[in-house]
Amino acid sequence: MEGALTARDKVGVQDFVLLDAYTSESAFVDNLRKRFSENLIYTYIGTLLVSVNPYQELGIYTVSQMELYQGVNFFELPPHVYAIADNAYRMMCSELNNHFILISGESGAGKTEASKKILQYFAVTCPMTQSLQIARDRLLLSNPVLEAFGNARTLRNDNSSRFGKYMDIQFDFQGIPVGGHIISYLIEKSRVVYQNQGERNFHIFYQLLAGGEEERLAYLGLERDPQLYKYLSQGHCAKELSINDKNDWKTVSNAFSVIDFTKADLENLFGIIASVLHLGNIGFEEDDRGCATVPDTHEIKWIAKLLGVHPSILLEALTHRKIEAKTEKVICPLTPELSVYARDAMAKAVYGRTFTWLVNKINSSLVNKDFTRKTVIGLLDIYGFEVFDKNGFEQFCINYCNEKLQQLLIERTLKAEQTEYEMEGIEWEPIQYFNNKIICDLVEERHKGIISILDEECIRPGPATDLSFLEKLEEKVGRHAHFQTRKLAGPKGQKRIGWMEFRLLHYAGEVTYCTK
Ligand SMILES: Nc1ncnc2c1ncn2[C@@H]1O[C@H](COP(=O)(O)OP(=O)(O)OP(=O)(O)O)[C@@H](O)[C@H]1O
Repeated sequence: MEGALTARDKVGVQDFVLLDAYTSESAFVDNLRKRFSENLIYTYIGTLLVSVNPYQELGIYTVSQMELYQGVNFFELPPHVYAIADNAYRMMCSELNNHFILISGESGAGKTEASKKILQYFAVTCPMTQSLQIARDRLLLSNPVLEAFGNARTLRNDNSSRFGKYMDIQFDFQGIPVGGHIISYLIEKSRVVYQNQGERNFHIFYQLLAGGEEERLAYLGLERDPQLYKYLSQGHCAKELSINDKNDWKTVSNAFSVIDFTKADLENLFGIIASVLHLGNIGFEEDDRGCATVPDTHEIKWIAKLLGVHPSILLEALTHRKIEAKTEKVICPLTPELSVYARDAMAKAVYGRTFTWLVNKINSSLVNKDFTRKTVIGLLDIYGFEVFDKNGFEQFCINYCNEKLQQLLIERTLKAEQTEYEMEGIEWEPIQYFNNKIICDLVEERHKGIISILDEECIRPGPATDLSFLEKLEEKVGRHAHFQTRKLAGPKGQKRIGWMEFRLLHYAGEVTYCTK
């Protein structure tokens, strides 16, 4: 095996299992750095692959590279994401059972790219019949569509996934890919109505404006300039040089035609997308009773047309709320402030449901109608750990999800491996590692964790506020080693935490969350 490797591939160790100082973090990072400086971005830890984002084309994803890895024993060739894909595929075929590839890492680490490389590997190397090429193309082309609606520019990544994705690729008994299924998790709806400085809304809005045909835009009542839309311009980077919205629109339009979307589907879909942009531009004023009014109903008319609702019903929904008590219904006017809230809530709900519809629609085009037994390779590509200047509920959920994935890794590798050694009576030096279960418990424990406390605050009678939630946290989890607030931090730590914030010491670093 050694003889087959070129000198370049032998830089450092290509499997961390061979590292002498295996408990030293600096030795680990040194090895990664040494290899990275030679453009070797992959290193194994046994059958786990560590990947460092090169942010440049390295020419390592060619068809000849794919062929090189095809059917070759895992450790015979230098570490590569193709070896992971090939190994899962061969094991699935020989054992006739399901396999899963879990991709995890911080935002921008390269998870989505890795999952696309794996899909491409299967598309090129798996046996294929002509009739099944359609299933393969649909599987591949569902990606640009999902990315257009579910990805956005953040400060960490120009193409950051703002939803989690689990994809099953189904294979028949001959190992031919015959279908697929996608599950999406928690699309970041808040982005539809608000973006931090330097960030954008979901790509599709900008793509539609930049690339959409003149007649389509006219039908939707839209102008080309994204700066004209409040929901697109808050991050002050609607036009971003590194992103070519016009080209991406072409890719997405082409993908739509392959994955079975009819003209009517697309007309409805973009009608809804346009209605969200119009919603964002509705302004409210206060009448002399303090109630919200809409002085300019231009946008209302467009939304009503695009969503197929009556303008007066839409207007009432945005400026009033309905209270239903047993048999009675009372309609109360809203203040302008609450109307803004209602408008944004509607935009988020409309977008969130459209995304769910889109995933379902893609799934129906990927479904394999033949009911013979299939095995699957599952791919989990989920939003990575994130920390921004301002972190809200979304970051809290995303980082909690990453804590859970870290738990899975600990359970499946460190713990399972050492239990096996113990069972088989193998002598080894136990490895100390930080078990982040304590942080998962802090978030999720029933009746005691942060989610339960938030839940209770939301449903209890009486005035619950962001502050009362924070105070409850201080009271109930204030003594936890991984929890801090300004009050609890004492004079030294006070400056770094705001009065409405709490901080969690995650396995991957500290994050300060705003309770607002
Ligand atoms: N293997 C690679 N080779 C070259 N460039 C890469 C590679 N992996 C990632 N990149 C670059 O890094 C960018 C970010 O990667 P990617 O979108 O996969 O990150 P991510 O981990 O999925 O992030 P998020 O959690 O924000 O979705 C890509 O758009 C691409 O430019």
